[in-house]
Amino acid sequence: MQAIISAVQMHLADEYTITHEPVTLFDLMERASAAFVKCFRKDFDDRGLRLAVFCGPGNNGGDGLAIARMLINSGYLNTAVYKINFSPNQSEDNKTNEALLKKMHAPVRYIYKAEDMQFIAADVLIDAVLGSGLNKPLSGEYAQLAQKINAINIPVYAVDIPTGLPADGGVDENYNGIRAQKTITFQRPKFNFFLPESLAATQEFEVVNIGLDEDYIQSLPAGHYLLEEKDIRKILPPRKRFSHKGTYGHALLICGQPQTMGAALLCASGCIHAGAGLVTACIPGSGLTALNASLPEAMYLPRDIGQITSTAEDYKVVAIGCGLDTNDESKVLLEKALEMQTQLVIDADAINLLAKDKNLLDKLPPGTILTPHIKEFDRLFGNHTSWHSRLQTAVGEAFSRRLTIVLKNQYTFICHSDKKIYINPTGNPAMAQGGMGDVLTGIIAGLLAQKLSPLHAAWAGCYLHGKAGDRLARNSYVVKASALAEQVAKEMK
Ligand SMILES: NC(=O)C1=CN([C@@H]2O[C@H](COP(=O)(O)OP(=O)(O)OC[C@H]3O[C@@H](n4cnc5c(N)ncnc54)[C@H](OP(=O)(O)O)[C@@H]3O)[C@@H](O)[C@H]2O)[C@@H](O)CC1
Ligand SMILES: Nc1ncnc2c1ncn2[C@@H]1O[C@H](COP(=O)(O)OP(=O)(O)O)[C@@H](O)[C@H]1O
Repeated sequence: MQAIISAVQMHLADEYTITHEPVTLFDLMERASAAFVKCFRKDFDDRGLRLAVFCGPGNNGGDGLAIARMLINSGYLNTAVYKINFSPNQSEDNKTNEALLKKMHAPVRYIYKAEDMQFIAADVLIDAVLGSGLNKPLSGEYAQLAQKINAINIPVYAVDIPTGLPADGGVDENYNGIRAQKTITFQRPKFNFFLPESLAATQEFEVVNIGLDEDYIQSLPAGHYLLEEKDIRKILPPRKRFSHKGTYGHALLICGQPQTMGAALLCASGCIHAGAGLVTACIPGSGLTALNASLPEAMYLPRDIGQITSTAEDYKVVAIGCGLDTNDESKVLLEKALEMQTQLVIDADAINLLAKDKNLLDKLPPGTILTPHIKEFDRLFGNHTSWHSRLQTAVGEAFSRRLTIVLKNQYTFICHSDKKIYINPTGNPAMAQGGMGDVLTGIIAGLLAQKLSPLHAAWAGCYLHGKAGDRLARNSYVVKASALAEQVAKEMK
């Protein structure tokens, strides 16, 4: 998995690479700029395009000047350079790149005040005003410049980070920086890119490698990690010779109401397709025919509290909550589940029940997995006005209660008792349809039944769920939760 390092740590990685390899900061800037240009050319092949490159005073601006030189050298002859001179500061490599550009007799226009900026005749704008060196919120001339650039109705491509967006620490809800269509970022995505609020700053981002020392980056103490396929390959349990259904564990799913039986069926389907040896659905009797018809592999347990308790030791995992409702009977079921002293996955209405009665929250056994979406999370732990603060709460609660909290979203954040946040990169908007979370709960339960640890089950569950969705979305506008559950077994293979 990739360590998502802070802006400060990225500067350390620059320094480390410069000290341990025969490269200078100028060389790194050349690499970064060449990587940007290569990526940019994939999107804009037409050499006749009019490009406007806005360059600030630091190394981000230095990149911009080098990018302009490289674009001109590769045939983009209608490239205009705008040098932002709001302060007398200029980094050394910025000066070097400015001199190189002037040597080519490329026209450089200087902007001393935002109001100096006249009509820009360009098809694409490249934002290299401020990057990871942002050290305070934008104000004054820079804020005005951002406003003026945002008013031009052309695509903006940002170098490393859009001007005004901090790399980490959350995004201001009144973001006043440059709004990019795309950001081409160096070596690592910045943590803030994973927060929904960053959409105001960049519609999308692409990471390009600039050859910084990877071993050093991975050795840095990071609080955030991005999951990769190789992490999941390592932890999936192999189907061994001479194994049998007992080898792969028994999952009990306490889910569903007559009017939300689909949630229980989808959860059971996720669990079966993720490889649990045995799956028992504890559902209302009115769902039995549907269960037998749609998932003949699953067994049925009546909603009888006495029976659930007597068979508790048989289950490797109990998942509770999908389509359960928050009525009194559901609360009794949750209380029973909490007494069972087995691995628990708590979703949907079971989370809402915890929110209604905080005494139950205090009874969660260590190692429990909670799978809230944003509203369920806020009901349980209080309202949050930003994702940054919500994640801080999630990390704190996961640590103090020894839980794994799977906070679902476009990028799902897995907050674990080790105080780290693991980010799942898979999944897509075609998955935004009811029932998708029920399938995820079933998959995670299925992996726990196969003896994965809670953290590994959360990693693999989220990754495979999103991967299956990505595969199906290639040929389909929308992905049905039931189809995704079936696809999971194929992704695991
Ligand atoms: N490893 C990598 O990833 C590599 C990264 N590289 C590139 O370096 C970039 C980082 O460069 P950087 O450190 O020079 O900072 P940068 O963003 O240019 O800004 C510095 C200037 O901004 C100013 N300033 C800051 N905030 C301000 C504000 N709110 N309002 C007004 N002014 C503000 C600040 O002024 P100060 O406040 O210090 O007086 C200073 O003058 C990075 O994003 C990437 O593009 C590659 O070249 C090499 C490898
Ligand atoms: N735009 C999206 N990108 C990636 N994943 C998504 C997107 N929309 C939904 N999902 C995934 O679908 C699931 C939805 O969960 P949830 O809201 O609990 O659904 P439900 O309650 O209907 O079962 C989560 O795992 C979420 O990550």
